Amino acid sequence: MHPWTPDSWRGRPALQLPAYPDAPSLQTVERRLQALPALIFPGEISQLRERLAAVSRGEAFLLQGGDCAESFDEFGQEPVESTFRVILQMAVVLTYAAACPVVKVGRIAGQFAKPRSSDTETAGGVTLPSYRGDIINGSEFSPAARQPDPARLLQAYSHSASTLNLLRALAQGGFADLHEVHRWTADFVRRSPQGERFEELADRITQSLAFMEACGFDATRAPQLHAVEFYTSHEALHLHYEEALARYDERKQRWYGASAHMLWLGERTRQPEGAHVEFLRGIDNAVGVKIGPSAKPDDVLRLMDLLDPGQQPGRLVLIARMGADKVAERLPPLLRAVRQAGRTPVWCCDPMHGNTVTSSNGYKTRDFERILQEMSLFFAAHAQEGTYPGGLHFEMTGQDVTECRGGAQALTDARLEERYRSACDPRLNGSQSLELAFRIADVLKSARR
Ligand SMILES: O=C[C@H](O)[C@H](O)COP(=O)(O)O
Ligand SMILES: C=C(OP(=O)(O)O)C(=O)O
Repeated sequence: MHPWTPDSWRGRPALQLPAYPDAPSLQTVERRLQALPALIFPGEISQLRERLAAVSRGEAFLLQGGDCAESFDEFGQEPVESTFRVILQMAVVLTYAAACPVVKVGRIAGQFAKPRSSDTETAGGVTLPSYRGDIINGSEFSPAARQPDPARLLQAYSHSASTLNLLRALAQGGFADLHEVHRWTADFVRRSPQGERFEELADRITQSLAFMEACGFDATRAPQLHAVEFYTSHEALHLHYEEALARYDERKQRWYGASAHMLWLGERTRQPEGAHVEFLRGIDNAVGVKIGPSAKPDDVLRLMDLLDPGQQPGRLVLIARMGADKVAERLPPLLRAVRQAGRTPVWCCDPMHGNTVTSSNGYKTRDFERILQEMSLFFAAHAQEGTYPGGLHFEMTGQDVTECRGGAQALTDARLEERYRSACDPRLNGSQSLELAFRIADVLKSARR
C-alpha cells in the first residue's frame, strides 16, 4: 500500500466536491484553518472507539442522529439544545428497554456538506448549481448564493466550535443529570402520547433514584448520573476542510481528523479508488461507511480491508441504508460475508436515506411507518444471521418541524408546508423521534435477549 499523507487524496478522483473559481482564496482559507486549534482531541477519539468496540461485542448500542444539514442561519442555542435533549430522551428510552449503555453521537457541529444526485437544479426555466450545504454555497435560488465560496469553510469551523462548546456544557454542566429527566421534554411533545409515556418513564427513573439514595447509595459519587458522554460526527465530504483540520498526535504517532469524533463516508463517495476512502484510511477516528442497496459482499469486504486493515475493534461502523423494500433481501448476504470473514464491525441502520419520496405537493419526505419497517427488518436480518444489530442512525431534530409524514401526529402531505425548514432532506421532529424510540425499544429488548 502506498504511503498516506493528509493530502494524498488529491491524487485520486474526488466526487461531489465543488470547483472553486478562485483557487488562491481557497488556499488562503486552508492555511488559516491549519493554524486554528483542533476541535476534537485524540483522547476523546480513543474513548469513542472504546465505546464502539463495546457495541461491536454486543455490550452497548449506538444512537446517532441530528440534522440532515446544519445551517448557518438557523443557528443559536435552541436548535442545538432541542436536538441534544431529544437524543438524551431517546437514549434513556433505549437504555431502559435494553438495559445496556447507549453511545450517543450527534450529526452535529460540522454536518455542513451535502452530496447531491444532480450538479444542477432548474426552477422557472433557470438552471443553477445545486445547493451543497452551507460550507459550500447558499440554499437561496440565486446565482450569487449558489457560487461556491471558500470563506464558508471558516464560517463552518466557527459554527462547529460554538456548537461544540454548547454541547460540552450541556453534556457536562448539569443539564444531562438524570435527576433532571423531567425537564428534557419540549412543550410540544409533552402534550402528545409519547410525551406522556416519557413522563411515566421519567417518574420511574426518579423513583428508582430516590429509592437507591434512601438505601444509602451516594449519587454524588456516581458521575454517570450527572453527566453524559456525547460525541460529534459528520460526513467527511469536504476534503479540503478535513485535510486542513487533520492533526498529528505525537503520543500515538498517528494522524487524526480534528473536526469531529467520528467521520463517515457517504454512499456516493465510497469508491475504493476514490479520494474520500483515501483520506479516511489514514486517520485514527472511528469511521462510518454508508452501505446502500447496490453494495455487494466483495465491495464491503474491500472497503473494510482498506479502512481497517488491522481489524481494530471500534474502528468501523457500517451504516446500512437499504430502503424498507430492499433491506430483507440485500442486507443478509452482507452480514453473512462479513461474519464469515471473521470481522466484527458495528452494524448500524440508517432507515432514512433509502426511504425518501416526493409528496403529492412536491416536498421531499419520508413515511414514519417505512422508517420503522426498515428498522424492524434490520433487526430481523441480524437475528437470522446471528449478528448483532448495533445501532440506529437518524436525520432528526428536536424542533417541531413538519417534514416526515405519519407518526402519532399523523402528518399528511397537506401539512408538510406548515413548518418544512430543511434545506435538503426531511427530518423526524422531536415528537416523531421519541415515538420511534418507544416503538423500537421492544424490538431492541428482544434482540438483546
Ligand atoms: O442527505 C442526503 C443527500 O444529500 C440527499 O439525499 C441527496 O439528495 P438529492 O437527491 O435531492 O440530491
Ligand atoms: C447523504 C447522506 O446519506 P447517504 O450517503 O447514505 O445518501 C447523509 O447521511 O447525509
